[in-house]
Amino acid sequence: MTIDPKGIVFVINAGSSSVKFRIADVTGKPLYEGSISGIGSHPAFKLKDGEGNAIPMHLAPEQMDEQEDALDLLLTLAAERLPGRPILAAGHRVVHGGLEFDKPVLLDDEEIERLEALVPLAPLHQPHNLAAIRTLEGLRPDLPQVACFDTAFHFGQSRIGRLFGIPRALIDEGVFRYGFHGLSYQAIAGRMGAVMGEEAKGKVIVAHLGNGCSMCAMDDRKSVATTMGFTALDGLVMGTRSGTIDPGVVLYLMEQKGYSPRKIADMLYRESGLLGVSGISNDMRDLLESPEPAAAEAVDLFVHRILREIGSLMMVLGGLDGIVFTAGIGENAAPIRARVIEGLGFLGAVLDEGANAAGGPRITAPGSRIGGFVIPTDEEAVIVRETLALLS
Ligand SMILES: Nc1ncnc2c1ncn2[C@@H]1O[C@H](COP(=O)(O)OP(=O)(O)O)[C@@H](O)[C@H]1O
Ligand SMILES: CC(=O)OP(=O)(O)O
Ligand SMILES: [Mg+2]
Repeated sequence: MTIDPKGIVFVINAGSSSVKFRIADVTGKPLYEGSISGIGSHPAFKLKDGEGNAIPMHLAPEQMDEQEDALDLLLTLAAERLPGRPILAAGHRVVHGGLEFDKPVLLDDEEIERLEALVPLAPLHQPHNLAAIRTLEGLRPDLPQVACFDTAFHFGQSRIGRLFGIPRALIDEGVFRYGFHGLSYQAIAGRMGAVMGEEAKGKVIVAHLGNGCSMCAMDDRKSVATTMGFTALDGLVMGTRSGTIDPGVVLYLMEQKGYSPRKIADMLYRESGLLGVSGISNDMRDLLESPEPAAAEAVDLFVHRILREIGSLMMVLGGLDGIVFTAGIGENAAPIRARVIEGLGFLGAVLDEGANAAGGPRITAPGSRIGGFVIPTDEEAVIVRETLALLS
């Protein structure tokens, strides 16, 4: 298909606590972008134009309750501010692509149904991702919609790296490690060269620390291993998710305490992590400011789990040349980055305190044996690119 040069593309990225959205032109340039963040804690709305100027637009609190609310906003913006410019397609982040989807796909009803079957594997994300797709399908049945998957980036990993030690019949059904945050890792892989130079081609761990947190071990920018698994519950301690726990805990809760599957899911996905351990908040900002010992303990555990997982990923890589921090905490929380780099001190990592406080991009001192970097992620740019590629 030839692409109308006046056309625009919608992007919707529904995360667990936020929705980020963008309207881009056919070159990928953002015309408008924004976010509703802190859904479930302190909802905040931001909107800016392509030059980065903030646009005042009033949103009532009830319009910031759900990840789908962004859709109304995009349609209003396009109608009011971009009249006469055809909407060519909508690109969505879809967290779980299951066994089938190893690359972006133009959606039809049958595919949407297949993705709905994966809702139980990503309960904090997939329902929001699909609700936006269904709502838009209802409003604009002819609009092409593209799904870009968080799981796709990890498809090239070795089979051994993806297996759990469980009966083969389950493995054959698809019970193995998928890994997530792939659109973010793809965005970072695309930017590493410009920020890191030759080091980008080495053995690098990218730490995506947002409300959901994971790390990806990359060798020459390809995913070799990652901390999330079959679901986005595995790995690091997150805002409200537990990360890795002994599966025996789940059995104990079921058998000894009579927890239902629903109650266990709520506990692991929504009541654990920073929120569960601190009893105060899922938001790292609140915990870093809090004088409560339980807040400090939650932060200590967060850092401890990152360092333990770096140890494990480093062994899979066979070394470590660099570490990249990204997403809400990774890009903004200098004290967390400092503690991680200091934890790697015995390997010769040396923090540059000033550079870290200033947000990088390089946060380690000259001569540091491991390079530390901050690279802002841009999942939306990846979605625009993939969506336009599928259209043409
Ligand atoms: N200035 C900051 N200092 C510390 N943490 C921050 C800061 N800004 C954002 N965060 C953290 O980032 C999280 C959101 O990350 P983000 O990547 O936007 O989330 P999501 O996983 O929903 O996409 C917040 O919950 C908060 O913990
Ligand atoms: C997969 C995942 O956890 O995403 P997010 O960090 O956006 O919640
Ligand atoms: Mg996110």
